[in-house]
Amino acid sequence: MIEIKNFSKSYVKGVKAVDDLSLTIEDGDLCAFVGLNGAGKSTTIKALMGILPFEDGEILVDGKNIKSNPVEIKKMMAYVPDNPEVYAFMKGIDYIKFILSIYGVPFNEGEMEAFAKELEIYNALGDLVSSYSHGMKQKIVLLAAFLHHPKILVLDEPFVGLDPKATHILKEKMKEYTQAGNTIFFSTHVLEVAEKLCNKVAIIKQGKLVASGAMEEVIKDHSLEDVFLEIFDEKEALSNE
Ligand SMILES: Nc1ncnc2c1ncn2[C@@H]1O[C@H](COP(=O)(O)OP(=O)(O)OP(=O)(O)O)[C@@H](O)[C@H]1O
Repeated sequence: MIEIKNFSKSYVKGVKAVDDLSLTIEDGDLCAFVGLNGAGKSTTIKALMGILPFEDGEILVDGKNIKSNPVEIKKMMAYVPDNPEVYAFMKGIDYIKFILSIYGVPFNEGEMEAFAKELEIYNALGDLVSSYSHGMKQKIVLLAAFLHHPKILVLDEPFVGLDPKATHILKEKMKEYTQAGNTIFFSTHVLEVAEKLCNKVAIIKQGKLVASGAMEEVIKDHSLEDVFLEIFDEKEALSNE
């Protein structure tokens, strides 16, 4: 379980990028984190992952504090950033093996091959990452993240740059992964996907959480897009697309 309690972060003194945000994500949840550009999604995600220092609030994973138990918590989690930075000098396959070795997880050739083939990256695994497109780097990072079987997977805009087939495969994988009891928290601007895929949603506006909970309770008989546009005021939201 992830518990974010009264989390605030300022990059510039006196300006809160995230302001008093509290959010609980239960085991098995598939939770979308949505909001306009600059709302504070990546800031919250990076603090949760223990890679962004913060002063106010607490972030607990399975009851353990990210500030006092960063390594223990990081062992349980995988993070796919919005800009997949992969070591350019490595071959794709070596990057996957390297990540698995960091987590102490044995390399399972069969599992890797099946998922890599589904994502249509298998034939490029012997190539250097420096030759990969953005989408190919994204696929490699996603592959490595799923293959070490983290209890919690945190993805920052995972669908950006993926082709339609990979998007479909990733959605199915995310569903399957959370149905097995794992947790996924991800930011996205693709509201239709979030609505169809997720049991939970959290909406952030200018650093403040303005709605969160079970998808059907948040949207009731509307679409997530309708709720989003109402929260952000149609004009403000459309000018941000
Ligand atoms: N390293 C930084 N230094 C200063 N300000 C920052 C830094 N990173 C983010 N910010 C500011 O914090 C606010 C929240 O940014 P954040 O990246 O968390 O938003 P986001 O919701 O992830 O946006 P997007 O949807 O565009 O990725 C923005 O005003 C942004 O300019």
